[in-house]
Amino acid sequence: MITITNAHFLTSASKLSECPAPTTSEIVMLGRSNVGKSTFINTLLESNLAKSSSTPGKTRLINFFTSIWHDQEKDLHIPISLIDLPGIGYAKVSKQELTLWQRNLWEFLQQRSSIKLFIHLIDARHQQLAIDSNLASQIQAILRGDQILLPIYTKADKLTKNDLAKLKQKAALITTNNATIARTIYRPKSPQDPTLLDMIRERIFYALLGDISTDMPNKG
Ligand SMILES: Nc1nc2c(ncn2[C@@H]2O[C@H](COP(=O)(O)OP(=O)(O)OP(=O)(O)O)[C@@H](O)[C@H]2O)c(=O)[nH]1
Ligand SMILES: [Mg+2]
Repeated sequence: MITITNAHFLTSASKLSECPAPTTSEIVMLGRSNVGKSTFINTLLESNLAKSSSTPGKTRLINFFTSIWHDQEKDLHIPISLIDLPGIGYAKVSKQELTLWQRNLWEFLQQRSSIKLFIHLIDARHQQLAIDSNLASQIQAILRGDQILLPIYTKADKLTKNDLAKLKQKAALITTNNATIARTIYRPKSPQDPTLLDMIRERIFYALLGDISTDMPNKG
């Protein structure tokens, strides 16, 4: 079981040169605007540290959150920073602003070598968008040997029963093929499902440590 302590907001930056010197391994959240990046950070950290909103475009800067992850069984204590980003391709800014932001974003993603895990959040209702496949290929193209790209579907609670069953099947199939998919753990009105939250934290924790051999069990 993974427990997380000392979660707090560290700082914000608009480009690489403004970022704090890295002191921990880092996980960055990527995905379209409104896909649930900030919410996912809050879910993982069981906090309200990252500002989320139903209006796309809420996150406008690179935001750093630090925390300490403990694997009680293995007696590991690892400081980890989670990085929240603005949505990829968010269009409601001027063309000039968008171009500058994209340049800053890719400089950051390419050169911030303390990022060990790129989490690509994909809306489970829209699994085949060009913007997501382009993003995945762009990340694959810059990935170093010690970095991993982990896709995670969000908003699966909005799927019909039938589509959810299909997604579960697809998740199991892709896991077998050595890619990884986690189902959403978003539970706005009921307490978090501890089993599922723990499973996803474990998968992320061990992916960060470079262990991609543990397939994620298809439970929950
Ligand atoms: N139903 C459901 N809603 C979700 C889920 N994840 C996030 N949301 C909602 O989706 C909206 C957007 O969530 P955010 O976390 O702000 O999304 P974001 O990707 O950070 O958005 P930007 O900062 O604009 O890029 C909020 O209203 C969340 O409550 C989910 O898994 N299921
Ligand atoms: Mg956000």
